[in-house]
Amino acid sequence: MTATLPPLLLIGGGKMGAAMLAGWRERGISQVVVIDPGPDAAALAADNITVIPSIAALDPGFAPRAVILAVKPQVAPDVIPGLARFAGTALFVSIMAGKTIAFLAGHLGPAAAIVRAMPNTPAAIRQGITVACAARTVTPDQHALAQTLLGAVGAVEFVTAESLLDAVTAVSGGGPAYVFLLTELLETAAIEQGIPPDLARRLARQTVIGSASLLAAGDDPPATLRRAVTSPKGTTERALAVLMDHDAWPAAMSRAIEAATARSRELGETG
Ligand SMILES: NC(=O)C1=CN([C@@H]2O[C@H](COP(=O)(O)OP(=O)(O)OC[C@H]3O[C@@H](n4cnc5c(N)ncnc54)[C@H](OP(=O)(O)O)[C@@H]3O)[C@@H](O)[C@H]2O)C=CC1
Ligand SMILES: O=C(O)[C@@H]1CCC=N1
Repeated sequence: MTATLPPLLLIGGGKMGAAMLAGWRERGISQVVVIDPGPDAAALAADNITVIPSIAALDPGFAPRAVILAVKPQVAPDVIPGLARFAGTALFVSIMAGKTIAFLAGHLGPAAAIVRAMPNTPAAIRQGITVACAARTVTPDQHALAQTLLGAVGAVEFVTAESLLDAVTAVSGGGPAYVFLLTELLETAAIEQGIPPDLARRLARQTVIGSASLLAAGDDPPATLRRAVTSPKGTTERALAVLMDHDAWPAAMSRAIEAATARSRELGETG
């Protein structure tokens, strides 16, 4: 990528938009115009990064090589019709939960080159994972561009079945929230057992950080790492008997992922 390539157009400079922007800058992908009306967005401006409040403020001759949609799904119907003029030439990459390729093509036209993708917040430290699905209209060069743009913030997997994206949204899109909830609950339970709050917070936090690092450090599956903690007739065994009861975590996780998957489908249909 060089600065002489046509620019990128990023719609929405919030948590995910800003994370991707930082990843692109790190990879030397510059020349980005960000559209975001919010007061915080101005802080994203830098060399080769321009922030404007609306599509109306774009130069009439502006021709991006890719448009990245990082606004809330509910905002999509207000924003996307104004982008249809780029559909002949630009690649569209949407990270909006639930919004389907068919929905986007309905506004942009059937020939629009669209990639629907689902990243997650570890993208902010280039440790994300994204699953993406490309419309048949996407050329090999545009596919490679999508891989580059999404790969700047972590791992990327392309799938051919778009319907998987709803479950992916539930699993890895929302997944960081479940890990943070676990951290919060561990802290609360520690306090209930009389551990001082400051120490409880530190224990919960470092236990999650250390465990994730252990997972990252080798090839052992999580079940192996779990068994390594679980001494026969020991303390962990007692805790896991509670947590692994069919009606406890296994059932709760299945229900949670099912509910989030259904919500992703709903967002596709309504908003
Ligand atoms: N957060 C997450 O974990 C993940 C989110 N996603 C998806 O990414 C998308 C963005 O989410 P996230 O970054 O969390 O949300 P944010 O609210 O942080 O970012 C959205 C940004 O869009 C701005 N915005 C609002 N209206 C417009 C407009 N008309 N034109 C341009 N920008 C506008 C918002 O400004 P203001 O705040 O002023 O309204 C905000 O800065 C969503 O569709 C979500 O489904 C995907 C994967 C993970
Ligand atoms: O909660 C949401 O709708 C978005 C999509 C995945 C993570 N956050």
